[in-house]
Amino acid sequence: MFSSRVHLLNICQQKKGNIAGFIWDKISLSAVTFRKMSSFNQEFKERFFRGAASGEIDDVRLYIKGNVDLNERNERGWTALMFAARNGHLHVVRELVQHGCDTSVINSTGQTALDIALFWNHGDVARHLQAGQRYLHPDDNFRNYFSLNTLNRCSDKRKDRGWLANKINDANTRFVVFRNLEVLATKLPKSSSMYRYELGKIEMKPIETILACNPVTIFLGLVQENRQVPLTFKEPALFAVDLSTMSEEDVRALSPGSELLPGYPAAMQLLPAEAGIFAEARSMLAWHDRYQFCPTCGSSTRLEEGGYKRECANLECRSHKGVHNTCYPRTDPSAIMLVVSPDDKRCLLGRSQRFPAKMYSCLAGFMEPGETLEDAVRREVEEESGVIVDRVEYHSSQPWPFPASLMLGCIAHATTETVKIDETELEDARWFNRPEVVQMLTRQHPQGLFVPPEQAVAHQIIKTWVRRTANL
Ligand SMILES: NC(=O)C1=CN([C@@H]2O[C@H](COP(=O)(O)OP(=O)(O)OC[C@H]3O[C@@H](n4cnc5c(N)ncnc54)[C@H](OP(=O)(O)O)[C@@H]3O)[C@@H](O)[C@H]2O)C=CC1
Ligand SMILES: [Mg+2]
Ligand SMILES: [Mg+2]
Ligand SMILES: [Mg+2]
Ligand SMILES: [Zn+2]
Repeated sequence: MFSSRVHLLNICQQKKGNIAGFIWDKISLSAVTFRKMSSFNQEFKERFFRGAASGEIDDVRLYIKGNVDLNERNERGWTALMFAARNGHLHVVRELVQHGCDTSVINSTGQTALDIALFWNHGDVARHLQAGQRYLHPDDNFRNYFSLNTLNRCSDKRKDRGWLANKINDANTRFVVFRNLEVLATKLPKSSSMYRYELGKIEMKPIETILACNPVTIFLGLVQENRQVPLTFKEPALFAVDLSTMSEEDVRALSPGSELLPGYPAAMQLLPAEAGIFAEARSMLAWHDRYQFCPTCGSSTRLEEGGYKRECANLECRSHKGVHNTCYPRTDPSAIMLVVSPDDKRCLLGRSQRFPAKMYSCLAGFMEPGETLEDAVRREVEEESGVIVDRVEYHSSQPWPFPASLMLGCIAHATTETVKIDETELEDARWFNRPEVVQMLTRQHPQGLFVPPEQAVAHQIIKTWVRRTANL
């Protein structure tokens, strides 16, 4: 134990002089706290943290085998992964990530293990952590929940009725089943994380008779795990089907042990890798449910192009001429923005009456026709809080399938600070400083205030702001 301390101290001194001392203090401090908490578990944990910090893989493995929470933090919010990242122990980082350690956890000054590795110039560790980020895709764009979709939508195949009919009858095809916009899902056997369900994917046979009655059926796409490998079009297809005419019991019986997950927030327990498929399917079914008549002439419409079009039955209808965008599924772009103060030290968070008690979030609002995203951000912020914004930075987007929003996440730089809320929309909006926001992100705020969970783009924008000026 002593030798690992010396080893660590040496590394610290070699690397960054005084700042290293500061980090070392943090480690010593946690050791003191551990001693106070006398139990065997605390000692065990101490070995885990020290093993990670000094690169002693056997201590780390012992802890992993103990089947305990690998994301355990010390009183400063440091995890074993952060200690390993701090000292560049790639072999430990690899082992921890491989065993499901959460790379997105932040410590009490707002840093992730990746931030720490980047700051201390451990490029190999940083690259490994970047690849392991929960929602980060290899294309390097930030990926939010509801956006990871491994299907190839094959939009060019939607017009080919024969091909679609063959695919529906193909033995490899599976159906994602909905009833009143609730999705059939199966609980995972090992469900220690907040992602506890996978989509129930049903074969054609048990729903053959009901499919013959033409329920709304959407071609979601072909399963294409690797985008680098060209499609053969023989890949398994996934369809969504609306079984609202069946009883709840009958739908659940299609997959023993399954449940029907209502929309928000229950559906946010789906595996992130499947949440994008759910988003595509739910938004499409919600559109068919609400748009059964032609908005131009009021005639009935029929489903076309694998569900991606509703065509008016009246051949004289204007919707058949020129730009007939009324026939296509609806998406409502909404701006969602973290407003930061002119000195970048505080951010503006608000709460609407419909939020859970004590939750604060980014301001948000629907875009209007003929408006840029930047102007929508400025307008909504001024309407809801009276604060004036000039520069707007784009962060990332998120499909929000309740029923069909596309959230466009931004960071908005304010030039004024006086807040005057629009009471019809917000109950409160105020400036929070960075340490308080970190407490809200990590659910350690003294008044119990918190921000939306990691599945919400609001959480990710807030985390980005907290991380990028973290106090390292
Ligand atoms: N604030 C947050 O943290 C988050 C917000 N969101 C989503 O952001 C979206 C926009 O936020 P919100 O604050 O509600 O928007 P706004 O600030 O634009 O205000 C909402 C009001 O505008 C009206 N409205 C104007 N255009 C539309 C449209 N195209 N569709 C629906 N309503 C419209 C509605 O009136 P009425 O319905 O009364 O007729 C609604 O009550 C919502 O989908 C919300 O769920 C998502 C994640 C987080
Ligand atoms: Mg709003
Ligand atoms: Mg508004
Ligand atoms: Mg609005
Ligand atoms: Zn029409």
